[in-house]
Amino acid sequence: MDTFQIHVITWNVGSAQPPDDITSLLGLNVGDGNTDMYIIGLQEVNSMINKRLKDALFTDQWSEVCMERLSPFGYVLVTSQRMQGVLLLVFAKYFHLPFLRGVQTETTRTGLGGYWGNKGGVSARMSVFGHRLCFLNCHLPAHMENSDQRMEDFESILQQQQFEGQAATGVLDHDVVFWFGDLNFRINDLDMQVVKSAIDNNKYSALWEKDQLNMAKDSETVLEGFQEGPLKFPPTYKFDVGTDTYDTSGKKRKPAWTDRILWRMRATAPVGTAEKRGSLSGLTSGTKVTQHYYRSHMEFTVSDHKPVSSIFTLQFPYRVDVPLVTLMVEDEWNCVADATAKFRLAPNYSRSSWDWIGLYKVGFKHHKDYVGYVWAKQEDNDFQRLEQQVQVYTAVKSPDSSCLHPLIPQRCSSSLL
Ligand SMILES: O=P(O)(O)O[C@@H]1[C@H](O)[C@H](O)[C@@H](OP(=O)(O)O)[C@H](OP(=O)(O)O)[C@H]1O
Repeated sequence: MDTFQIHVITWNVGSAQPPDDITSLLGLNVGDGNTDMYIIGLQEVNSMINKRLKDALFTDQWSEVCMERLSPFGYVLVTSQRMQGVLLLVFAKYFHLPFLRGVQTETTRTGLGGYWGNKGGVSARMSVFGHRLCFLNCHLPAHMENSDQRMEDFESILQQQQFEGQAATGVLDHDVVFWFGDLNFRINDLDMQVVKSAIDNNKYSALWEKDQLNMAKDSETVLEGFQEGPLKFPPTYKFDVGTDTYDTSGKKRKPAWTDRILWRMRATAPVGTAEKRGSLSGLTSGTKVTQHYYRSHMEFTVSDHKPVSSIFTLQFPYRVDVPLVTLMVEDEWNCVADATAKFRLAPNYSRSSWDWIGLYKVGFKHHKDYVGYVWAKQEDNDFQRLEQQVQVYTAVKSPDSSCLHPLIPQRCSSSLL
């Protein structure tokens, strides 16, 4: 079995600007460097109209700060999706890029009866070494009395999010789904003093059975198969901004575990229906999921919510690890004429006129961060050839070849091959 480590973070950032240092949130200070992928789901990213215009032109501050911190460690933004304040960022180690395929994103608005994106869900799906993963970041409706509405909205997000292709059309068709966000579930019945005293005495188990999401698991079929680690951290909502003190405002919100990370594995195939390797119709890929941490981060005080993170290991029973395109770059490039690369295509690779090859600096942040590119055009007489040579240097003006990254072949703007 081969392992793949995923670090999931959810945080309702309450329209705040990012703090100066998010190192501890990303675990970069204590990490073993084994994280393969970061999945960062934010809610209430500032979406005031003037901010949105600026963000559309550049990138938002949260994406920027995550890229700044992660790119020196070799992580590249694979995809991102934003719906008003709901933002999903997917980072992976750059050397995994050739094996992340079929990247697609979806958004679903559920605010104002489905017309407004202040609430809803954004997701990203892809196959990772041949295994289908989906990441769904939701911001569900607020307030104690809206538990049923939260479940309805979750179901409607699942129904509406449909991806293209045969591999996995709905969120729950994926081998592993990670569902996280400000799910906004509250603690029923118990009054404020009881909840606060349980928190002060580290007696969280007394609160678990009154947690609305835990309660819903018994009755809601849509939650079947979803798993969650024990809530051994204090409720992450609602704090006075700038403090670790639960809400002292006039609203007097009862503390709650609004911010959650769950996962679901697709039902395993019945005995005797062993899946063919790489088959699209197989019932499961046999991937195993182990959760290592499920924790909050009390040190962050910019929002009225605390961030929550979890680290998972996925054990893949096999890896589809043959690249569709192999690039061969010989020697150093000392002049423009040297700047060529050969590429070889897998026999099953079907070419597109949108294929291009980019040149990146070491430490690049995302696929648009190239310093030059060429179209990987297919000439008529190339039809039978599996190996071709391209001049890749044409768009680069003042190269510093010591910091140029191996090339990454691209298709359109969304798949890295
Ligand atoms: O996305 P929107 O529409 O801004 O939704 C608001 C958001 O969920 C806030 O977290 C919530 O404040 P609390 O966390 O304090 O409950 C507020 O409730 P409010 O209307 O009671 O202020 C909601 O209206």
